Amino acid sequence: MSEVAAKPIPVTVLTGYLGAGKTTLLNRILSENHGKKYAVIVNEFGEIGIDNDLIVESDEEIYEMNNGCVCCTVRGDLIRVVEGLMRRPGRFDGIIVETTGLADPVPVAQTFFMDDDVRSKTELDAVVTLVDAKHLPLRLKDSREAEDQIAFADVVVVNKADLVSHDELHRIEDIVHAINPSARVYTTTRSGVDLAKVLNQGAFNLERALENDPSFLDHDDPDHVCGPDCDHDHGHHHHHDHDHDHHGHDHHHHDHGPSAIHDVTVTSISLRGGEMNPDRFFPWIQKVTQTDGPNILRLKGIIAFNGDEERYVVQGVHMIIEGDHQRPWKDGEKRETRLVFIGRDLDREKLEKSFHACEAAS
Ligand SMILES: Nc1nc2c(ncn2[C@@H]2O[C@H](COP(=O)(O)OP(=O)(O)OP(=O)(O)O)[C@@H](O)[C@H]2O)c(=O)[nH]1
Repeated sequence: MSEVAAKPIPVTVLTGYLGAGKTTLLNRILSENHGKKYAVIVNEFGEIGIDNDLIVESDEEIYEMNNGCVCCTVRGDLIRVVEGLMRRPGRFDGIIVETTGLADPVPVAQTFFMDDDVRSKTELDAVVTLVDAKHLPLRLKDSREAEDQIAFADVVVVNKADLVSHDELHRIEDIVHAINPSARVYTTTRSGVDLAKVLNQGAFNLERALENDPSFLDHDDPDHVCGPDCDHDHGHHHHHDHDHDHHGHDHHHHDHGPSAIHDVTVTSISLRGGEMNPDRFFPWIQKVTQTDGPNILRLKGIIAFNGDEERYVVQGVHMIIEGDHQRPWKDGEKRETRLVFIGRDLDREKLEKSFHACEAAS
């Protein structure tokens, strides 16, 4: 095939706080029959990769970005992955970047304007923000990211409509409009928004981004202080006067000055174990979510139950928890249990001990 002047490939940035429904939407994009092919880039928060396991198996290519700070490692990763994709013209109709629930979407969006090569071959199509209707009021109290994600969106999907009353839902829509009057807002359950309203929107508005943050296109942020082990190019800026958080992530040892850290209270605890006894595991996880629920922003796990031929997935946001079989264990696949808690003031030792007490062999 002869080379045709390549049209820039549209990029959709999928953002939204922990547990809002990003992966649910991504799975719909990957499963629905729309005849388009997307490359998916995911960036997750947590020590052991679980998100990748929660994405439906599909022909699509999925790339995982490094954990951690978007301004440093992740931006480099993102540029590398996108450049790699661009070397294969005609292969993809679009790129979808799913950010961690704790990320400020601005540095991710900026990436598509900073690197000349990336800028010439891609086009930021829209920043799509998922909102958990049930937990938004709580989020706006304890997390600047949640507000930033809405403020910066071109499209807002108010999800989990099933968990709130009509009146509450209207109130949430009003709040979203107040934070971002120009976004297109849709209300859904299970991220069931019409994909035609999310993809190929041509909606990213650079002028509005610059209104939000006059330095959006600047390559240097004098306020940003990275630790000695960070080798990023300082091409990073924020549209608000606070800085992004580094999540207190266990594997991320940057020592940003106090001004650079927003929410170090959020940490993740990863548990890994063998096969579980369901009669011990279910009462345990119920109890944990009932007692520690207010502090558990998110939990996700893949559970190997003793004698069960299928993988079992548990997911939670605060006190709401659900679980289901996902798929049979594959031949040769290690039957282990992995569970990640993301939250505040979590007692690692207690969680670890009580988790291992649920193991079938214990
Ligand atoms: N009741 C209800 N649950 C939902 C809805 N949408 C998603 N969920 C559930 O909420 C949980 C989180 O959904 P995800 O799609 O994984 O959320 P996410 O934004 O990708 O989560 P992170 O990647 O951890 O930030 C899962 O258990 C979903 O099944 C909804 O509309 N209503």
